Amino acid sequence: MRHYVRLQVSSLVTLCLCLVLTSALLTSLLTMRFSAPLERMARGMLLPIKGEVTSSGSRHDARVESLYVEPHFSGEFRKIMTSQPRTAGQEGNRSVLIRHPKKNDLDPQPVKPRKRFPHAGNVTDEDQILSRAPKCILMGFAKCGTSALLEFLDLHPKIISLDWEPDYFCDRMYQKYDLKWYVKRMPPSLPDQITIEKSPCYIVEHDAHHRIHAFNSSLKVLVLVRDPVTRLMSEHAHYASCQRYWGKTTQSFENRFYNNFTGQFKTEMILKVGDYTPHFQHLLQVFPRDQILIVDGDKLITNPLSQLSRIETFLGLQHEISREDLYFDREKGFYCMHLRQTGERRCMGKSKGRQHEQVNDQFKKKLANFLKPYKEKFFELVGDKFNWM
Ligand SMILES: Nc1ncnc2c1ncn2[C@@H]1O[C@H](COP(=O)(O)OS(=O)(=O)O)[C@@H](OP(=O)(O)O)[C@H]1O
Repeated sequence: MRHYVRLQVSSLVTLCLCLVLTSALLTSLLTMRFSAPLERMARGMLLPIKGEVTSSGSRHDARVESLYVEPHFSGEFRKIMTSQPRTAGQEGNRSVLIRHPKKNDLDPQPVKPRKRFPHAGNVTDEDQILSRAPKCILMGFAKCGTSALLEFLDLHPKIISLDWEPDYFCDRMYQKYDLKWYVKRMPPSLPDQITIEKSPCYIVEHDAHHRIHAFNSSLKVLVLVRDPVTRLMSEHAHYASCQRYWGKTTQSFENRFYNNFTGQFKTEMILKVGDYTPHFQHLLQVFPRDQILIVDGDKLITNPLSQLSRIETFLGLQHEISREDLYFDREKGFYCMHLRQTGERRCMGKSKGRQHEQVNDQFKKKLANFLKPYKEKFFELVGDKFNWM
């Protein structure tokens, strides 16, 4: 009897081994089919792909124009597209969906009549008012003053800014919509005006860098940075206000970012956006340095004109935004706009310039010390120092 049981067990083990070996063989055959040529052909190159490849996760099936294989790509070519958002630190071992403009993809598009055109007074030929592809993009960082910057830039007669965040080049949107869809979403403009849009997800989703470059390799890129401590406080104020909106209790700033039990900062939460270096480093691999302008978000608060003037020069525009266009609003505690055309005064909405939680100075200093090596690395990378804590 014992001999019979032993026989049964050993044949079961043999069967399992056979199954494992067969599946390993099949996997390696499939992997060879995809990864070997890809790896051999192109590390860090755009690969033209023939034919239609569809994604099961997206609403509309998309055509894959090319695949970018990260320089450190190794292993199998698992998915052509994924609906998971990818951020810094998740690179490698994957491919990226990239759309290249073809034929009339980027042509100006007719505007829906209900859309407001802010510079209508100067227009002689109505047919010239069209939605045009942006020539400049503000890529982030979130909570550094991106909305205020775009609204201030809109004061320039040659700049037309989009007043919402399309997030187009980020996974969430890019897999669903084509380039024509994107251009159609842009605000009405005239041929000699520069359309600008901002979406803070672009800087932290590195795939967006490649997609934006494929969309327009001569595009001008703005990146807004701010003292990472105040940026984090702003992010926390945003979180707290959302939680309150849903009637949920909120964690304090300290508890959210510091683990009292281990005596350690919650590194990933703080550095995800707050360490600017990996994001900027990746951007530099894609865009030439002279197409990128780093804007100082702290100066944007204290002396907005200093930053607006740098941007005007960067975009090759005349210096049109002046002291008369901006004023410091005591009640708001921030600079607001004085609209020349209507004489109206306008500040940013309630969600911009929120009250921050009172955080004791000692904790702020501790956080600043924790961030110090990351800040220094960033200063070294950009060859500039900012007046941060
Ligand atoms: N002029 C002016 N008016 C109001 N707010 C101003 C201005 N300039 C810069 N800021 C700062 O912008 C912070 C919000 O940043 P963002 O617009 O980038 O936030 S978001 O990522 O789009 O949610 C916002 O953060 P909070 O103070 O935490 O609300 C402001 O500090």
